[in-house]
Amino acid sequence: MSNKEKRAPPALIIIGMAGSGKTTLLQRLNAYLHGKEQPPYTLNLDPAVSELPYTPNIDIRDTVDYKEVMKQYNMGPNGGILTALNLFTTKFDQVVELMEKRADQISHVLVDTPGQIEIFTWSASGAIITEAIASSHPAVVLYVIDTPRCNNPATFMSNMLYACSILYKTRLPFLLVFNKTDVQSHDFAVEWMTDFEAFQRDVHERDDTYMASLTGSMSLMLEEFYNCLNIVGVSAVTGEGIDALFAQVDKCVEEYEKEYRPEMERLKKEKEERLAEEKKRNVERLLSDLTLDA
Ligand SMILES: Nc1nc2c(ncn2[C@@H]2O[C@H](COP(=O)(O)OP(=O)(O)OP(=O)(O)O)[C@@H](O)[C@H]2O)c(=O)[nH]1
Repeated sequence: MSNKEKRAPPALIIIGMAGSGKTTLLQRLNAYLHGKEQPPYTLNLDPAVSELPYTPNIDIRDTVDYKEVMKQYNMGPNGGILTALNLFTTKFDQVVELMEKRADQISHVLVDTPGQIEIFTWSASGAIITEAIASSHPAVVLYVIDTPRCNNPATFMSNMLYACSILYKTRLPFLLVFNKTDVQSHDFAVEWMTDFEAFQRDVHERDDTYMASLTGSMSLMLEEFYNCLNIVGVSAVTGEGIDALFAQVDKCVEEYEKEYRPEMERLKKEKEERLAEEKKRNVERLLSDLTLDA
């Protein structure tokens, strides 16, 4: 087996608002890879999902019962989901070990996440999960968008702001997946992201309030963010665009190897050096205390 073949398989972390189609997309990717005889390893991190169209290799529901968490901590459903994920995260190193054990038998790792995307913008568990996966696998965030629900400029903008904060928080290669293109093509979104004036025109055509001018100015700020993105349109239901999605994933993996991995290794080395330096200082202090005592 060559070195390249021995490398850990790419991990696709599927994030998106509730109802954007994450689970349906994961099932589509799973079926596509099985069809090519390249089975993936699947993880379900959504404790509240009632039925899954696939059988995950690791399922958070086998470890934590979010309804029990709600009862014990006296929480509503949102708090219950976040706390269940926090509890599961404390064992995430074991999850990564299991993924690593199967690395040579699988083509990809597919990770389904809850629709509470604030997990990935501010919660500690989101950062721990993405960092743990990215330190052992070339990781890519697939940010899923419900295309038909985004054809309003204000909704589009708020979705992009979420995506932007997840990109800056995780720093991982990022693929915007415009889903449900069987209902509406994502061409309008590509135009809005590449032609600032077209976006301004559409904002003011539909709405002329304070919200419209706020949305307009925010889109200027997002220009740099749009430049860091890879984009693809798919339909998780019909399977349209899945080949293009995997082509984009390959590009993102290259990005990971070129940018993320060296940066991760640099930070790791810096941390090790800092710890070694601290250890050396402590030993010196101890020796000088011993000399004084003597
Ligand atoms: N037309 C169409 N419907 C889709 C597509 N993908 C998902 N859906 C539908 O969108 C709804 C939500 O899909 P899910 O896959 O459950 O979405 P999710 O993001 O996992 O939802 P949460 O678990 O609540 O976060 C379901 O009714 C799906 O059938 C698509 O490509 N086209």
